[in-house]
Amino acid sequence: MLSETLRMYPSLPNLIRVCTKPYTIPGTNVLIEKGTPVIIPIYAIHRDQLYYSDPDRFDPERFTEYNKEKRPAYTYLPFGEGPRICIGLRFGLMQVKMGLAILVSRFQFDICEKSQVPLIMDPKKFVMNTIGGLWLKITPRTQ
Ligand code: HEM
Repeated sequence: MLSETLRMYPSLPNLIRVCTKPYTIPGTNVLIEKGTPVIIPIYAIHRDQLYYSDPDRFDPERFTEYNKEKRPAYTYLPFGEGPRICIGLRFGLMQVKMGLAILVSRFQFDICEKSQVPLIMDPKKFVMNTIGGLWLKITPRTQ
């Protein structure tokens, strides 16, 4: 569930790198020169039909071991990749799971008339966010 959530809503929609040596994109004559900033569009890759069929559908089954193995490398980047991958990856996942477990054990979450379905993401934000907020009806559980 969490993996699919981070696919559809990666915290960082883009990664930025700077090219350290001249590189020609294989199969093309496109040369990226040393010093060129390169934007890696995580959000767009995660919503690419080529890697995720029906990409706007929430489907945790995409992350079974079998389905994960079928996808090429670098098509799932919620924590980045390579030497600068997020150092808090495991800690972050644990925090989210702990936080969610505590919240759903104490509160019930429902959509309400102000909830946006589907969510409209703000393309101008550096960190992923919705336009108009994230509204839910939250009711404390009695037991
Ligand atoms: C679900 C939670 C989190 C997400 C989605 C997330 C995502 C990311 C992403 C996308 C990057 C950029 C990686 C790259 O450039 O390839 C990053 C870097 C980083 N993250 Fe996280 N992060 C999370 C939690 C945390 C936590 C809990 C910590 C610290 C306790 C942390 C510390 C860092 C640091 C220090 C970097 C920079 C690493 C570097 O440049 O070498 N992150 N994170």
